Amino acid sequence: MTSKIIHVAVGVILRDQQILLALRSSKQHQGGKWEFPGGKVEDGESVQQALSRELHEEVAIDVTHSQAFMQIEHAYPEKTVLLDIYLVSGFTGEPHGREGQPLRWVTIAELSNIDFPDANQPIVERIQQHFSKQQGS
Ligand SMILES: Nc1nc2c([nH]c(=O)n2[C@@H]2O[C@H](COP(=O)(O)OP(=O)(O)OP(=O)(O)O)[C@@H](O)[C@H]2O)c(=O)[nH]1
Ligand SMILES: [Mg+2]
Repeated sequence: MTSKIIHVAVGVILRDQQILLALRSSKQHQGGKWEFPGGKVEDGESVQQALSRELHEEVAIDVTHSQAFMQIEHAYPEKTVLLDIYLVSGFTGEPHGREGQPLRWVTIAELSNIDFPDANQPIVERIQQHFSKQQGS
C-alpha cells in the first residue's frame, strides 16, 4: 500500500484549567466525535503556522502562546495520521465554531468521559498526567 501519512496540527487549548473541544461533523472522518481543534499541515507550512491558521479558521482565535506537547502516529483502517499536538496556553478572541460545529469547555478530569477518535486516548492520558504533576508539585 502506498498511503501517505497525514500530518495534523492539533491544539489543546487551555483557559482557566479547562480545555476546548469541538464536535466533528457527521460528514468528516471520525464524525460525531469530539476533537481538539486543528487540521492538516499544508505544503510549505510549519506545524505552528498550520496550528495558528487552523485555529483561526475553525474556532476564530489567534494563538499567542503555544508549546509542542507530543506526537502520535495512529493507523486507522482507511488512513494513517501523525497528530502533532501543541498546548495552547495563550490566545486572543472568544472561541466560536466558525464552521457551525458545537464547542464545549471541559475540565481535565472530564476528558476521561469524552467520545474522542481512537488516536486520542494517549493524549488524554498525557494531559491528565501532566496537570496532576503540576498541581502536586
Ligand atoms: N483536528 C483533529 N483531528 C484529529 C483528532 N484526532 C484524530 O484522529 N484526528 C484526525 O486527523 C485528521 C485530520 O484532521 P481534520 O479533519 O481536522 O483536518 P482539516 O481540519 O484540515 O479538515 P478538512 O480535511 O475538512 O479540510 C482526521 O482524519 C481526523 O480524524 C483531533 O483530536 N483533532
Ligand atoms: Mg480540522
